[in-house]
Amino acid sequence: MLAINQLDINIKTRKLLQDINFSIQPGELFVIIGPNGAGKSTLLKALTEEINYSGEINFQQQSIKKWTTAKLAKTRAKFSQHHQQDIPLPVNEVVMMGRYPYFTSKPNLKDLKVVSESLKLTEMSAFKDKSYNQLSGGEKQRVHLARIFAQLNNEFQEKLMLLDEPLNNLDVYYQHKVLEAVEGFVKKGNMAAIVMHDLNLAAQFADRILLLKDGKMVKYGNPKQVLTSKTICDVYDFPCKVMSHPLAQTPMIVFGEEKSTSIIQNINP
Ligand SMILES: Nc1ncnc2c1ncn2[C@@H]1O[C@H](COP(=O)(O)OP(=O)(O)OP(=O)(O)O)[C@@H](O)[C@H]1O
Repeated sequence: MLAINQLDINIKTRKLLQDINFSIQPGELFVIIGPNGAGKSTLLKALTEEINYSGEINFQQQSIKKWTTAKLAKTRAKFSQHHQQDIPLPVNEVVMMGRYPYFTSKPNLKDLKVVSESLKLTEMSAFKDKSYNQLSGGEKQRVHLARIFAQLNNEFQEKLMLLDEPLNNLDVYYQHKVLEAVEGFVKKGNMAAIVMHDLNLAAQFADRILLLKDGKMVKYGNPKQVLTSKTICDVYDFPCKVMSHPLAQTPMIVFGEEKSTSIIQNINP
């Protein structure tokens, strides 16, 4: 389990996060949503200790500060929103970076097998020998996701995958493929926390959602509890309607206002 208690992040006089409390259970796909500047990436940075915080972060019943770097490298992995754009290596070697915690000089057979499986998972096998720098934005993104899956492919339990906007640049097919792959990962008793802007994908895939605004928790619960018309319209300051998804029966958010008939008639006389 991952348990966050009274987390605060201040930079100089600015409060980036205030009194954040939540937990992620093994088997749970957790989604963090909120408008631009809400503090979503900052929260993930706290979970990887890239930023100073006060409060408690307990991972598997132990303060994350007590974990060794070596064990964390095999138990927790993060996909960052801004990954390195220029890497003069073939795709399979970029994915092999995820296996660096597992070998010293030369990858063993298991590492090679894991890289191949991870490339398959993100449907990048056909690109394995291609130069990373020649890939499209979405393809590069899938290489880094394969790297994260490779990093956490081991016998440890209750692993934590942190993904900061992993769906940017991906078309609808790969958005669903990636979320299904993460779902497969958590179903094995692991945990994932994903920052995303697409509320409808959050509604379809999240077990629980944390909605942040201005560094504070607005709502925390299952998609039906969090994604109500009033909350979403207020937090995003935009008109919306929440309906039931006709196929998935999850909340479906439609943004915009009803156009009056006269306007529609003027457009299509
Ligand atoms: N190192 C920093 N120093 C000062 N302010 C910061 C720092 N890092 C982030 N901030 C500010 O904290 C706020 C939250 O930033 P954060 O990147 O966490 O937002 P976000 O919810 O991920 O936004 P987005 O949806 O735009 O990616 C922003 O107003 C940002 O300008």
